Amino acid sequence: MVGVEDLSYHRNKNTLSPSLFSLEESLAELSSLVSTAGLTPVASLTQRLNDPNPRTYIGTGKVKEIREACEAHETCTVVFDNELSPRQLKHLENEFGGRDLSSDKPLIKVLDRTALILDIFAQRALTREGQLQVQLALQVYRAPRLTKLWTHLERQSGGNGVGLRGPGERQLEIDKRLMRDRITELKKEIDAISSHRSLHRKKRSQLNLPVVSIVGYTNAGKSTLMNLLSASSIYADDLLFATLDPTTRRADLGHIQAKALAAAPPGTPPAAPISEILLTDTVGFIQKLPTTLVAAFRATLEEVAESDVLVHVIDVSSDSWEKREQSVLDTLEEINAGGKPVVRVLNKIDAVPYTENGNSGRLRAEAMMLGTGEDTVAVSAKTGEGAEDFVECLRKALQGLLKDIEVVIPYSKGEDVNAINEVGVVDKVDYRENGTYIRGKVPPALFNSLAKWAVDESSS
Ligand SMILES: Nc1nc2c(ncn2[C@@H]2O[C@H](COP(=O)(O)OP(=O)(O)OP(=O)(O)O)[C@@H](O)[C@H]2O)c(=O)[nH]1
Repeated sequence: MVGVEDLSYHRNKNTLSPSLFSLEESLAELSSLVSTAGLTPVASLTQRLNDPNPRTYIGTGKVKEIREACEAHETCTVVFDNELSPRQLKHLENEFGGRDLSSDKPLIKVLDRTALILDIFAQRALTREGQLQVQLALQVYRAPRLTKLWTHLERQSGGNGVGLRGPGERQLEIDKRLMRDRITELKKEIDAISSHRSLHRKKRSQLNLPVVSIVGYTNAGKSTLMNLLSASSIYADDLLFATLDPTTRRADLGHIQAKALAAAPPGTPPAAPISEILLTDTVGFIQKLPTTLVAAFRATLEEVAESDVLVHVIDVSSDSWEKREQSVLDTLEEINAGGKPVVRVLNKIDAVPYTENGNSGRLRAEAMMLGTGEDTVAVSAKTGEGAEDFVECLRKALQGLLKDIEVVIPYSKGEDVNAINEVGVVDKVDYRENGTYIRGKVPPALFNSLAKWAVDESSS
């Protein structure tokens, strides 16, 4: 594995923005990505550069060092934590191991971070939508590479003047067209699934239940929290991107409140009941994912953008938790979900190391919460510790969404009265000649459908 800190970031507007993460943090994460992809990391090398070499990205001394490390470890793959141009990839492969004469395949394969993540995505996508999104991301990643590679070959094959166009140029045109067609086709298929999904969401909205999406950095514990809350079993593993496809469950968090009440000292008043919710688990975010690739997951991320409340799961047992949190917030902004109410969940408090003065993870997590708002809770999704605090915090966030209503509902529309009783809060009821008068609060979706029964008696 090779990590390079490109100190020319601030001068070069075409590269990605400088990482929030240190070189070492980013390399540690690359190591997890490498393992997740099914490879075994054997060595890691770093370099801080002022001017990346346009040919090999790294300096010639480092190229030699890596070649020697490959020989020593008998390794066949070198993974860069940075994005490399197609030209750099090719030169590096030639420098490290050369090519097999019969197949022209490199003897040592060079991958960059994006290609590695896409490979993991390809292994993990289970649903048709997930697979299509990965294929689109792959095509988007390959498109500029194809053009650059062919342009290079074209130059080699003798210029591009009239009458001098070689087979390479024609092939490039054909390949570019095929790729464009494939991208259009994939986008169409994704759009079709996406409109199916939005129909599904419309149907779901008739349930009048608040929609809560669990977001967070990859491996933060989103699926584990989802399992705890919905008492269901979703694939959760110590792998990055274990979840690629959004899963939505109807969840009644009353079971957690009931458990807390049973364990509380006798006489403890029961907590205000939380309504049922629709809970969605989503793909994990990760730093340095190019915007074009994030865009390929638009259909999945629409779920996030259209939810009422976000639950942001943060793995506080990681030293880089604050940077990861920031990286997720940046991605949320990018997908237009930045303004949503958020419940911050400081997760894995059971795994937070003891501090020098012997404080437990819980105490340290509490220290982390100092100065944070009411929207933050410390939990262990694995052991269930703090689950009831989380439910209370979420209940408050959902309460904040409720809208005041004052309606008179005709007696023939009893279902609307039932809906208010199920998901809203009733402050006053009166049975009148023309229907049921109710003053109270309801979730936004129900508010809209009750608008036709609205009355205003507040001033009278
Ligand atoms: N110690 C500890 N481990 C946890 C906790 N929550 C989750 N884990 C572990 O962390 C790993 C990742 O958990 P997941 O729930 O798959 O994480 P995720 O955020 O859904 O992961 P992605 O699908 O990669 O985005 C698993 O090995 C879990 O068992 C926790 O509270 N404490």
